[in-house]
Amino acid sequence: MTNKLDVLLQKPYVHHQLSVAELVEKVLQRNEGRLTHTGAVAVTTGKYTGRSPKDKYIVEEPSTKQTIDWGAVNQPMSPETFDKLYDKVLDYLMKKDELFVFKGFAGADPKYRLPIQVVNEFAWHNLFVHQLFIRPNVEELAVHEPQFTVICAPNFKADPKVDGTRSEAFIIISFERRTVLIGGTEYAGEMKKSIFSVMNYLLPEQGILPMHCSANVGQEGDVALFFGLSGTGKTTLSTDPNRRLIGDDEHGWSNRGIFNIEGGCYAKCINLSREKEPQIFDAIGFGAVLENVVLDDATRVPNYDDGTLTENTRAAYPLQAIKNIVDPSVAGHPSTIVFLTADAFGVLPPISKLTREQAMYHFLSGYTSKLAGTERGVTEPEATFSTCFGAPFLPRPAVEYAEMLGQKIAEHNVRVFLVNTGWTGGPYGVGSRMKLAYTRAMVQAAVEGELDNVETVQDPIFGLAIPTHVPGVPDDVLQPQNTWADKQAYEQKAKELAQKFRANFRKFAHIDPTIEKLGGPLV
Ligand SMILES: Nc1ncnc2c1ncn2[C@@H]1O[C@H](COP(=O)(O)OP(=O)(O)OP(=O)(O)O)[C@@H](O)[C@H]1O
Ligand SMILES: O=C([O-])CC(=O)C(=O)O
Ligand SMILES: [Mn+2]
Repeated sequence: MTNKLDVLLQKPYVHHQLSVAELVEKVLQRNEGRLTHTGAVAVTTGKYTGRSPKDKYIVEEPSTKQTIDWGAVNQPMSPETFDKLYDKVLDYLMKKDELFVFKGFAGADPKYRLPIQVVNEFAWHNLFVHQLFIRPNVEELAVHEPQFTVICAPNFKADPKVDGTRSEAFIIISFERRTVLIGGTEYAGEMKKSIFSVMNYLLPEQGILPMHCSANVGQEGDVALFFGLSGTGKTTLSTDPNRRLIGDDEHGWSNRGIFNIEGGCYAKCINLSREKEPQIFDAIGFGAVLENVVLDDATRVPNYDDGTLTENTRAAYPLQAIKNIVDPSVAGHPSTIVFLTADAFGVLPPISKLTREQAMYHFLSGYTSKLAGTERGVTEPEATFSTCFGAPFLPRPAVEYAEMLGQKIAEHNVRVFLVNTGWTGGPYGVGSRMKLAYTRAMVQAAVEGELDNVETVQDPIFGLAIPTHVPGVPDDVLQPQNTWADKQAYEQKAKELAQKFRANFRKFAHIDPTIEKLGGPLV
């Protein structure tokens, strides 16, 4: 198998390690995309404008049989099925007249980084991985030996009848063959998130906790982590003019501190404005990749308000496109952890302080709403429990990650907050999304320790400690029941959500019961 890949990679039509400028030229020559007025590359991805979790598989091999949490997220595929499809994809790529290979790393801490290579059919995909993964310097490249290979052939469509897939699209990880095989979908997020899944499997073996979170650091060296499922604000809130950005989506936490897994950011850009998110807006310059953003034909100015192709429009840019970053993206142990949830019920407080048990409870629960677009088929907010705020990317049982987090929170005495970036004043359709300016003010107060010793009131349903006052936020906004016109409707919705929490938590019946008793809803 390796042989066939070696043969492929030695073909004269394979471009190795092209620069950003060369890749931009290739994208334009090959008519894969268009230049925007700032020199970003704008592409469309056809039918697949978000991840396709139902088409994701892990190969069931002797070493993974007992360690993977098999089920709807981690669907098994037999090694025979994988090998056949792998052969077909390689034969397909042998017939192309151009391919693009990027070598780099996942993991900014040199001690724990994974050397990877990505083989792309599309130049723009290769530009994407160049911007998103960690780029090697000349010396690192000279001795680079890939330990994992991603092969991405979007124009290869699987035939479910013969290939053992569910559809034409597939994202398959084989840990023994050290390969990720992607086909049928053009959405670039699959490449970054499949390597994240790989890291979520490999890092715990080295005692490192992988996390679906963003991270930044303040002037005093104080590190904050922001966990949250797609669209809850990891990228938006970690990009802060007063704090240096470490990373926007994926990190590891070792006994040396935290490190970014990636070398770039992948920001949602629906309704992006310079006024509300200036650093992200300005990061979309030469060589950035815009997915499914509509451009003005003549001026080539992106219209970020246009969601006609998808709500999940995306911008990919290297960390270095943000002015205040930590480079390389490693930092010490966090002092603050924020769990971001986009509550479409509009009943969770906009900010609350969590006890140890509440932190464990909410981490395992991972309550949020799936926002439109990031996953196929989701068109309006949908309540979901995504354990560890990252269920789609976790190959191992959730409890393994949660226990590691619990130990680290205790060891480093981390303060933990739950922040609702979703609805207020009523549920989705009635209320409105929390004002970004308020969320920013609350997050600022939290990470700066200003909420450590403030007066709080207990949320009547969820038992969470809600600060009565946060600088820059009207007091009324802080108490959810005060934002609803109909108090009875509020109570009914809140109880409905509490009931969902309890039903969801049944699957954790085997863990320490005090977590639910002391950390769960009161009623
Ligand atoms: N109160 C709020 N807090 C945070 N984000 C908000 C708020 N109100 C609206 N938004 C919008 O929600 C979106 C948050 O998206 P963001 O890219 O930060 O999510 P993410 O957690 O990084 O998701 P992903 O994991 O998919 O990258 C942005 O478009 C942001 O402008
Ligand atoms: O993976 C994606 O498509 C975007 C993302 O960051 C997430 O969903 O968490
Ligand atoms: Mn993000």
